[in-house]
Amino acid sequence: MSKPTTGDFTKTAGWLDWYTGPAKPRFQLPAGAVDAHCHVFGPGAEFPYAPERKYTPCDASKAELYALRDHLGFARNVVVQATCHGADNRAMVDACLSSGGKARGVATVRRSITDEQLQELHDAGVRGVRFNFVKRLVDFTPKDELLEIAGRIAKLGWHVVIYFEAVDLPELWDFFTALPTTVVVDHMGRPDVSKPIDGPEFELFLKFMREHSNVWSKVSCPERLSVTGPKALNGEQAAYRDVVPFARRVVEEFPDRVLWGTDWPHPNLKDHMPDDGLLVDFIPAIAPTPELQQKLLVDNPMRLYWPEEVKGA
Ligand SMILES: O=C(O)c1cc(C(=O)O)oc(=O)c1
Repeated sequence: MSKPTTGDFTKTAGWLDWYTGPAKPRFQLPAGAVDAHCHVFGPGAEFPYAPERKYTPCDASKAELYALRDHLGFARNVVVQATCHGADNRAMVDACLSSGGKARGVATVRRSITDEQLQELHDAGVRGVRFNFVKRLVDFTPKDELLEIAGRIAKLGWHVVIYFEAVDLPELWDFFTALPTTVVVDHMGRPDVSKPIDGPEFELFLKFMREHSNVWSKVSCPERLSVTGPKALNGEQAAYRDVVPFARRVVEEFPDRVLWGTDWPHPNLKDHMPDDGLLVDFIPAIAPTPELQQKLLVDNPMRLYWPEEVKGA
């Protein structure tokens, strides 16, 4: 049955609803694991979608997100502001505030935000802002506005999350390398995994991380990047094989600067909606040892989002 979009909204045509009844993962997550990239959508009747949005999703509430967290075996979440909510962070903030300290957030803000409002976001658990350069998702924001925001949030100890397509990295390089904070790249900068792993495009991304020790990467979203599959459906235990070498390379070369997240409820998927339990089973293919899994799923996200709980951080 199709999932609802409440309020005065109509779901975008072709939109796939998130997967109901995910498998229990076979991979046992380490204690304290963090789902470091996920979203809430609305519900639209309570938290309206933004007028400037490029898509209208089905609702995906905080209660549904936290039920998934418990089902999969995660301890905590990082709730990233989704573009369908623009710079209205209320749904994400509400999710953080209702989590009993088990969720932190990444916001979208405009230059007009006041210092008091930034402090309120901080008090709610926000620890980063997201700058989005994926043209199908957002309108252009001038770089001077983004640099000004980055300078302000740096004082709060926050970081910047960047989302872009691999082909745009050369053009964005100077801007990214001028950012004064930790910089977290969403989904490995969206490599084209049908190109060679040692080709110029992915090499540039690795160089970006090698030459800039403040740059981290989420090794998430194989379901978006995969060309050949197989899809994480119907019990598939070897999903998205074409993405594995790319993600594994990043995890093995930069074990202290990688994060992983489900990306639930998976905005904008038109081909298939993955079973989130099987997505968790993808993790050992890219982080094959218990040491790498502990860093990817616990130590790194804790250092970035809950530093006050990490001894010596
Ligand atoms: O905020 C979003 O709308 C969004 C979209 C996508 C995507 O369409 O690739 O991925 C994300 O991680 C988040």
